[in-house]
Amino acid sequence: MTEPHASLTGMRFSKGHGTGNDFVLLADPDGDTQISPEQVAFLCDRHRGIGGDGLIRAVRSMHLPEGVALLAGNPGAEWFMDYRNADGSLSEMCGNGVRVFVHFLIEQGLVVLHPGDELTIGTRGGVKVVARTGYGYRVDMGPWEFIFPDKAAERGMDSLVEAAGLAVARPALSVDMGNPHTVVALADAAELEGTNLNQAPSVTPVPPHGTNVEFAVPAEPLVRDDVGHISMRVHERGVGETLSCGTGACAAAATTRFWAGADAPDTWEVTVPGGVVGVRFFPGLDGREHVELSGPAIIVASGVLS
Ligand SMILES: N[C@@H](CCC[C@H](N)C(=O)O)C(=O)O
Repeated sequence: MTEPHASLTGMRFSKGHGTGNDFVLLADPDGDTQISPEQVAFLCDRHRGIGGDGLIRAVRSMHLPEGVALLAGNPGAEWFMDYRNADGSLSEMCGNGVRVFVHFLIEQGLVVLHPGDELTIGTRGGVKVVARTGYGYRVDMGPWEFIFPDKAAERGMDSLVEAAGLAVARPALSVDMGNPHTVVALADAAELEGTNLNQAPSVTPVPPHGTNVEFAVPAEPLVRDDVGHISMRVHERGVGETLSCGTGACAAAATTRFWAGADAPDTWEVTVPGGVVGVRFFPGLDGREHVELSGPAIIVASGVLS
């Protein structure tokens, strides 16, 4: 039997993370490397591979059919973030990943980006504009929307979530951030701590393409100096519990702000087990409300697959 990594021998990789959400990164500028789901799962395996919540391949958009389609409307999106979850499945978008992806492009000498400069990136969840800041990166994640808008408007919830450690099913609200999320509000830190995310939560009804599930606790008080504060844990589709999820933090801030009503602020700080990310809602040039995600990006190691 051929080992899943056999055809990857000699390939250079890097390992990076954003607030503890970690990725194996491969540079494949000309789209020469086809990676199977089994190879992704092997590379992301924490015991037998390099280990990561996902794998990111940096490829020029012109070498992927999805990228070519994006380039028609966005000729500046030269680079495409080909994102896979640790189990080998595709995801449309990764908020922590897109910051680490841009940092990787810079480290590899594939782009030059000074603090204050912006770079347009192609993803399966659409084009994202990433700006380098003094501290890390700020990403225009585009508009957010409810997955079941009628139920959200009528009842403020659209599904029930059951999770180990929670005695009863909880109401939840599902948000599309390019990828799907279902957000549950918990009462306090003890409840958040007591939720067992080693087992996948069950969501009814589950959004059409599956979902990532966020458990969010509003701070007491919720708003300080016009900034909303929440703590969150996440069970990611295709991965399991992770230390952070950027799109999940955006979804948790969007739902908490919706539940809090008209006076809720536009700026949020979301604390996850791996750190803190910033979320801001602002009017986009397309007339829709956009979400901005900010946080760090770190490359910790580089090597060659043996
Ligand atoms: N951790 C990511 C999201 C990664 C993809 C997710 N598991 C999915 O399947 O949608 C983030 O930072 O957004």
